Amino acid sequence: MIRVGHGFDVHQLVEGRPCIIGGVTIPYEKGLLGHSDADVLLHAIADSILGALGLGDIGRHFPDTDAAFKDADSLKLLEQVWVMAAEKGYKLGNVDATIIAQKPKMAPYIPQMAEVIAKALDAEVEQVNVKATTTEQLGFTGRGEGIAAQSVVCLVKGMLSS
Ligand SMILES: Nc1ccn([C@@H]2O[C@H](COP(=O)(O)O)[C@@H](O)[C@H]2O)c(=O)n1
Ligand SMILES: C[C@@]1(CO)OP(=O)(O)OP(=O)(O)OC[C@H]1O
Repeated sequence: MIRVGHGFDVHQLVEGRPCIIGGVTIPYEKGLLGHSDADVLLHAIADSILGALGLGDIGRHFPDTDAAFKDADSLKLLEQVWVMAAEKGYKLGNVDATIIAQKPKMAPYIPQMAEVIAKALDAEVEQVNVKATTTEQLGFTGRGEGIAAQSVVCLVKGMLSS
């Protein structure tokens, strides 16, 4: 069995917040605003997994009205989402994700993000692809008002996962 899921998330960039993306703290003058640590990439990946499982989205499982998730570590949320996949017998086929940000430059941090994500999804780093693009200074990402991320995931069950 193969299941495919898609995730998309956006968070606003503001002063006075750490910039945590893909579980990596990136040195930058601004950070992402949210109820949790606002890790836009991990949220998109979590949503893609929930989508593949037919289990809705992270807002349904970890509501932003629940104080338990205030400043939550999104890596812990992703790990909880992965438990849901593993309990249904799925393994990761692959995940392909894109960070949409004018700044900061993501490239130096992408290998570390891939390691963090692979560990959380009980997978090899070769199964995780993270990339980044600007929007050529167009739109809210191009103006540096926020960062978006998209993810597509393939989950496999009952067959070779590689
Ligand atoms: N925040 C970003 C955005 C892009 N990159 C890398 O730069 C390459 C060129 O970006 P374009 O938007 O001009 O296509 C892109 O392929 C990424 O490798 C980045 O590291 N951080
Ligand atoms: C992660 C949660 C929960 O803390 O909050 P935020 O950090 O605001 O993130 P978002 O992607 O807007 O929605 C999911 C929320 O339920």
